[in-house]
Amino acid sequence: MARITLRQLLDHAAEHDYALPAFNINNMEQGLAIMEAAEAVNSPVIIQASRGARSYANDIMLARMIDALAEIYPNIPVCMHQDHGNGPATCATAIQYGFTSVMMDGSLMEDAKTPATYEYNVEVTRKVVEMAHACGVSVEGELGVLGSLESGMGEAEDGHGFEGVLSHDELLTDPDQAVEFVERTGVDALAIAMGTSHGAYKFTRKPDGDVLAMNVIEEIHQRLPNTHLVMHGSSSVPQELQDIINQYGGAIPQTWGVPVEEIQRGIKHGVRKVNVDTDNRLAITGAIRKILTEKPHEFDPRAYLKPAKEAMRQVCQDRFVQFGSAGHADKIKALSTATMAKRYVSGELNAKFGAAAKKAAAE
Ligand SMILES: O=C(CO)COP(=O)(O)O
Ligand SMILES: O=C[C@H](O)COP(=O)(O)O
Ligand SMILES: [Zn+2]
Ligand SMILES: [Zn+2]
Repeated sequence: MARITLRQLLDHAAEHDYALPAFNINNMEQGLAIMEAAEAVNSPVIIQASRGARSYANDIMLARMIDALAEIYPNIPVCMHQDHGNGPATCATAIQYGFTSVMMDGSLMEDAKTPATYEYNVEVTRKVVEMAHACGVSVEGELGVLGSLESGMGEAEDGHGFEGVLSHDELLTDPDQAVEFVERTGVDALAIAMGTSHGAYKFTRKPDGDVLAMNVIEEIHQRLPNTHLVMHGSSSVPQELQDIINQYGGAIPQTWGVPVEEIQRGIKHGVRKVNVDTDNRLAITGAIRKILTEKPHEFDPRAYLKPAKEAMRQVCQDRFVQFGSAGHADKIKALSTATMAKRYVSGELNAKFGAAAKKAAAE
């Protein structure tokens, strides 16, 4: 199928009360794993590439890989999304390579480390929205800085994110500011901060409301019932995936992720995109460690990459089912970015506020 925009996918998800997992990709095996899982349960797909992924795989390789995946799976709508764009240039080049959606993460400065001011965030995001919407491409913005409510620290595990102490205000998206941000920027989707962070080490115990502030999502959803909310850092870090790695020579200290039931609670309150990367990394690493330990004579990369792909497929398939996107792929007919561009111009995709939002949400 032709590539689909994030906006069209999330509008469909909102209409049918589900969310889509957004899986990160760096190589062919991850792409095949996502698509095999989607095909198995008839789910539409969001594939996202970070700046690191783009430089690891090469933009041309990535773009052609997505073309190949779409050709191999003609019945699965695929959105190609830039994860954590750090400025207009990153978003513009993504669009040039055929991405149908970009994230402008203006919660951080262009170095992807220093927390930005609110005004900077509004300005840079608005600029990207103007450019992307002219191309029919969707935009995700972010308000609030990801980090731990347990430690009060920003997260820098993946090489991006703030490394120092953040205030409670920075770590939690302010619901009133969220309304103003959506109004001033025109984003299609809004990533919010409520205690999740990237990577495996999110929580030192099973999270409760003190460290995973799902109530923030509910408050924002109440004020912005028509805005698609995005949860970053939403891997669940399953115990069994930690155990496999440790059983076969790894050393992952005990850790907790975002429980699937908390994500499902979010989905009842406007969460439409859920970012998952770490769980797939854990699944892949566990499978590779297992094979290399059990078969130390093995040196054909396919011998460990095939089980690695299979382990990732299982994680993806589980999330498609758990987030409710399974069963929806064949109900969606992708609109071209040219059609989406016209829809933006017509104003029909403008965010709704106040009474208009409540009315639209009730329909
Ligand atoms: O948010 C993410 C990518 O943007 C991924 O989060 P995890 O590290 O929890 O998988
Ligand atoms: O944003 C976080 C994703 O897990 C991507 O991570 P990365 O920047 O290491 O590719
Ligand atoms: Zn993220
Ligand atoms: Zn709600």
